[in-house]
Amino acid sequence: MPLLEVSAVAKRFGRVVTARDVSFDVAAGEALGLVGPNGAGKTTLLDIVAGTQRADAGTVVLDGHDVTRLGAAARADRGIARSYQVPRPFGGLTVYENVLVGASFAGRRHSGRGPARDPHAQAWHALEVTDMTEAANTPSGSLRLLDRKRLEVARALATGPRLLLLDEIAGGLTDRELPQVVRLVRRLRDDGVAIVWIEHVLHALLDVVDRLMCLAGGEVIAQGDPHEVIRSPQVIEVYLGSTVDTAVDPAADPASNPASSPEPTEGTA
Ligand SMILES: Nc1ncnc2c1ncn2[C@@H]1O[C@H](COP(=O)(O)OP(=O)(O)OP(=O)(O)O)[C@@H](O)[C@H]1O
Repeated sequence: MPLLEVSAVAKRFGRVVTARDVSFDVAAGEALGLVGPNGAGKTTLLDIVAGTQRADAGTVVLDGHDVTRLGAAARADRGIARSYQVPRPFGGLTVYENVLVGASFAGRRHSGRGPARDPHAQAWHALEVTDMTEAANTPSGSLRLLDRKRLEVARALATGPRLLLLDEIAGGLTDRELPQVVRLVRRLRDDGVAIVWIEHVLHALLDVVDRLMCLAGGEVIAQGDPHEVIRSPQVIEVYLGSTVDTAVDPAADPASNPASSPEPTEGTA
């Protein structure tokens, strides 16, 4: 049984259709990549899974339980966590304090799922996994972008998720920083956390994900083996254009390859 099953989800904002009959699933410990042109409906789909947006139709099932009518907090209770495209830590708090906030909420909620967790231990574990222990006492408002992205993941991780939804955590990073994010996501997946990762930096995504899904105009136009999906004529036509050959080659010049560049700069999408 898949951990997450999304079936026939539909969503529109006025005339804009952001999801039309969208169905997919994610197995426990599996990483699914989510790509598509700007405005395809990727972030809205994560919102619908996380419960911060309500679908107009369709169902979201987690671990066999229908969570469609549950709000975001109740879904977080059941193990769904997400990171946001634009990290917004509590700037006046240190890195550790930020992570502790997430861990404390989770500590309260996890009573129904195994032994109670110590929020401090949980927060420290999240910092270790994200390689942020040395920055524990740094005010989060003074972090560079890479560390803000890691903190965003650490805050989500501190809630002890079974399913982690990542929204463009590689966007805006340098070529030297990208491998660190790739290693982090791979480690989370290898630790057994299921992942849905929206990302425009294709070569980073393809280094990690087990399957890939492409959305366009709110519809799933391809899903399956990542390398088959990016070679699908429809995906090339609506998303990759003529960049497909270099999009999968990390050595390719990002300046000549929009699909492998951190396309939307922070705060613009
Ligand atoms: N709360 C909202 N109210 C009205 N329209 C919205 C809302 N949220 C999203 N939209 C619209 O829905 C469409 C899909 O947006 P969404 O952010 O899901 O796309 P995306 O695929 O994540 O895009 P990007 O790659 O640029 O982040 C866009 O046209 C967007 O303007």
